[in-house]
Amino acid sequence: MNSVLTVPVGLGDRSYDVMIGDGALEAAAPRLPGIFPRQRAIIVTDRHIAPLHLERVTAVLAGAGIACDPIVMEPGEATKSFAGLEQLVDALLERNIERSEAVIALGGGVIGDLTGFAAAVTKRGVGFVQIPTTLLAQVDSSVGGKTGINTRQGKNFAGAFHQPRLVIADTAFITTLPERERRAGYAEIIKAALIGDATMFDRLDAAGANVLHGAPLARAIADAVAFKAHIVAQDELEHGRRALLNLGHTFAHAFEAEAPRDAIRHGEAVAAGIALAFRYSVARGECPASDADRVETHLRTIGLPWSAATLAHKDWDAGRLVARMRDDKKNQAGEITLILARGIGKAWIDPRIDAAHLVAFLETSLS
Ligand SMILES: NC(=O)c1ccc[n+]([C@@H]2O[C@H](COP(=O)([O-])OP(=O)(O)OC[C@H]3O[C@@H](n4cnc5c(N)ncnc54)[C@H](O)[C@@H]3O)[C@@H](O)[C@H]2O)c1
Ligand SMILES: O=C(O)C(=O)C[C@@H](O)[C@H](O)[C@H](O)COP(=O)(O)O
Ligand SMILES: [Zn+2]
Repeated sequence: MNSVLTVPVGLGDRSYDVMIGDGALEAAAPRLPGIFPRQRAIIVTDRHIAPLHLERVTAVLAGAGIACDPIVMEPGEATKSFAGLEQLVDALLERNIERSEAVIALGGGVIGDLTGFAAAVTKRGVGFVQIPTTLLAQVDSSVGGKTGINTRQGKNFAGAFHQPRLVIADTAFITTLPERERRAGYAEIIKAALIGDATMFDRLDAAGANVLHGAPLARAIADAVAFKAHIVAQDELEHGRRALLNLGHTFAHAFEAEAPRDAIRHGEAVAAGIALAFRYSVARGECPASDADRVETHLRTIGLPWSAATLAHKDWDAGRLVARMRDDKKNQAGEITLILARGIGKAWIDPRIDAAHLVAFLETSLS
């Protein structure tokens, strides 16, 4: 077993650890009997992940005296839906899950968000454990307790805050991840640096494309998780500061809602959204253009979109995108909230965005 790092998420009696590294699964084994009192674990995963990783997880749990009962969902955003929720809650109830039990989410953000939400509502709340298998899920979605599904109206429009009991971010899982998914996950790492850690950005930028693998990636995963854990511990329910973690997401969720399903990855939309947040900050005279240039150059080096025009889907309409942003969950008093930047590592929250000005900005930025 290689070295495994533990990052605590301090939330009083709902505190938990994020165990990170190659071999985190085996390192977590002694903790598992305390989480699965009926010596069984219902594991929710998807059809891509099951043949790759379910056998290893089942073997480690068996070694801890826990029998596995898998539920295999279809991969893709369509599963993160009311239909997916109904299918999963039904499957949990058919297995007579008790409140004393926990269910395992073995997968990316789709499986984690859906399983966490199903755990939050089934019998008014059963426990859950996150075993994230994508880079995005390891650095972001498995930590912090935001769970939910997409609705017709937009991304994550039905959900609950429900914290996991344990997060096992075993980096061995991501060795089977397609490169496109790896790059998409990296967008949430660079997001952390751009929000509040300029030194981290310098380190990632210096590594260039090498940051996607090996030791630079291991360090980046740990840094991103620690950054997120710190913010979540300060503002679990997003009354204030946690909204910073939404840098790029007001644009991203509008892109995701407007594009055909699964045409763009969440992380790709976030990358383009971050670049736009920096450009909009420059347009308002609040951020040095050289910082926005650095962000775009870094995203290009990684092979991520660095503008709306470099996303895989290109048919955007500024008015429709801003109409989507008018429904964003962060908004207050009918005004759009955006996360902007005064520079690299200096994100801030503006709750009073002029929608007409934003439409005009986007009209010049979409091509
Ligand atoms: N809750 C949060 O805080 C939070 C944070 C960020 C993103 N999200 C949500 O997460 C979702 C995106 O998650 P994602 O990027 O992980 O996508 P995903 O869950 O759709 O997984 C991407 C693809 O990779 C496959 N896959 C997963 N692990 C694999 C592995 N180890 N090897 C090979 N293939 C594997 C999946 O089957 C899927 O096809 C979005 O719905 C987004 O809104 C939530
Ligand atoms: O944990 C958070 O807080 C985040 O905002 C993390 C985001 O990367 C993630 O995409 C999250 O699901 C967005 O949440 P939402 O509240 O904007 O739907
Ligand atoms: Zn995100």
